[in-house]
Amino acid sequence: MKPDITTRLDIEKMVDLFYQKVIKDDQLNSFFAKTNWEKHLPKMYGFWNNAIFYSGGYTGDPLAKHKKLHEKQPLNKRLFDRWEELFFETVDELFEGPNANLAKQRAESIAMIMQMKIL
Ligand code: HEM
Repeated sequence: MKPDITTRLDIEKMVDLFYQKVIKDDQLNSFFAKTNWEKHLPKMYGFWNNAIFYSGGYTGDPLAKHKKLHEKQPLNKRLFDRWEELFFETVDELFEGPNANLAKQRAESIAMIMQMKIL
């Protein structure tokens, strides 16, 4: 039995492993070629901490950011599917339980909204 996501440290573990997968992925890695990881990772810890524990601490606008990204380097359904596949794989590799399920649900619904509004 794997543990559930219960602390911010668990979130950090999840985000770190997810981006390790993303940067090795042929379809997704080019989007992150210029990413400043020292800034991006803490931002994502805040985002997921807020999405799962309603902690506050993230005040960005992911929809606007991905809209801009899409104008520079087009996104499509296949890329979103791959993103989701790697995210689910990451969560399942590390955790199981209600918060692990919530993380996957939140990812799925945000990805769906992004695709509806951006593509
Ligand atoms: C095809 C799918 C996706 C791609 C290629 C993608 C790519 C990116 C890139 C390139 C950035 C900017 C990184 C930087 O600062 O250099 C970013 C930021 C971010 N992404 Fe995504 N993303 C995808 C889907 C998603 C989804 C589904 C979510 C949420 C569930 C998400 C959440 C975020 C957040 C919260 C940020 C930070 C935005 C900010 O600056 O406040 N992304 N993404």
